[in-house]
Amino acid sequence: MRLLTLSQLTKCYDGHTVLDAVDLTVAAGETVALLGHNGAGKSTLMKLVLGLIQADAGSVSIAGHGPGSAGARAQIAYLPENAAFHPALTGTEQIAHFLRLRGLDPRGAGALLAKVGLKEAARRRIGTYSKGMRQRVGLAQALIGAPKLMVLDEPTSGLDPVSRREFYALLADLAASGTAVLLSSHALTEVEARTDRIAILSQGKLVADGSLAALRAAADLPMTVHLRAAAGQAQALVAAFPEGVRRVDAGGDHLTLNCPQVEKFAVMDRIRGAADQVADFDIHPPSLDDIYAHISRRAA
Ligand SMILES: Nc1ncnc2c1ncn2[C@@H]1O[C@H](COP(=O)(O)OP(=O)(O)OP(=O)(O)O)[C@@H](O)[C@H]1O
Repeated sequence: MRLLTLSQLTKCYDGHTVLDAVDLTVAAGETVALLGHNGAGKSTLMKLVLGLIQADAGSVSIAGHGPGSAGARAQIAYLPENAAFHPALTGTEQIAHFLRLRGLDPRGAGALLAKVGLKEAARRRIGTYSKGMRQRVGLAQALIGAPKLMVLDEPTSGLDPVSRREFYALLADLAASGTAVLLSSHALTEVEARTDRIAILSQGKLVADGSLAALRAAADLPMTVHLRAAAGQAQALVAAFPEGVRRVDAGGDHLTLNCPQVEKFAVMDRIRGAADQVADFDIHPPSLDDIYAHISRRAA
């Protein structure tokens, strides 16, 4: 079931189009990463979804409800990049306060904080929390009312690698229970393995939308193969891969090859043929960084 549908969504500021006829959907249980350079239109898109600003053309549907309507607000939760909380309140007091504002039982705060891994710290003042812990308070707040769609603006910016991994594990649990997640990020490598689909905005236009595998296939970028020569075999190894064909770098006992996708079996055969000269080799498929740079360059 589609929880978010954007159709031809367009927004202009001062005669300048910052979002240009964007079509995008997010289904129940799906996690979609929205990528784009500074000023690409990510926050504008999220503000339109939240109903904070009005579109100039096109539409937003949140499970059939218009953005900002009571029906949409009941389904959607938002976590801003830097959620701010009162430092003097404990985690429990802060979440209980938000629960009361939503007309819900404040005794639910403990369960929400436990869900985001803050059970032990729940009675401590938020002023003593690390950034990662404050981000978890934000997630606990976003979970109030069991939203069906979560909109997260750069949720892991400033978090250390372990906190990032834990945050994505929480998102994976939410997605497994059917929540749709739309998140923006600049950290390409971290969304690479943790999202179902990647949507790329460039100058307000949606220039890519698909799984990493689909984007990788469409970009058709070469793989990189690093070879290490066996002892005394450096020259023979370099000679086995003529310059100008696939070799892009040779230095000392190392050799780097560019391997177009269509040639990967042929290159593997060739490496096997040179097995006596090779001590070891690694294959690197194009990363999301490579694919993103390629798609952005093409769009520009
Ligand atoms: N209220 C506004 N008035 C005029 N221009 C605006 C307004 N809000 C955003 N813009 C412009 O719209 C464009 C898109 O901005 P937006 O904040 O959506 O980008 P973003 O992709 O979220 O960028 P970042 O990654 O830096 O947060 C930018 O050129 C920005 O200057």
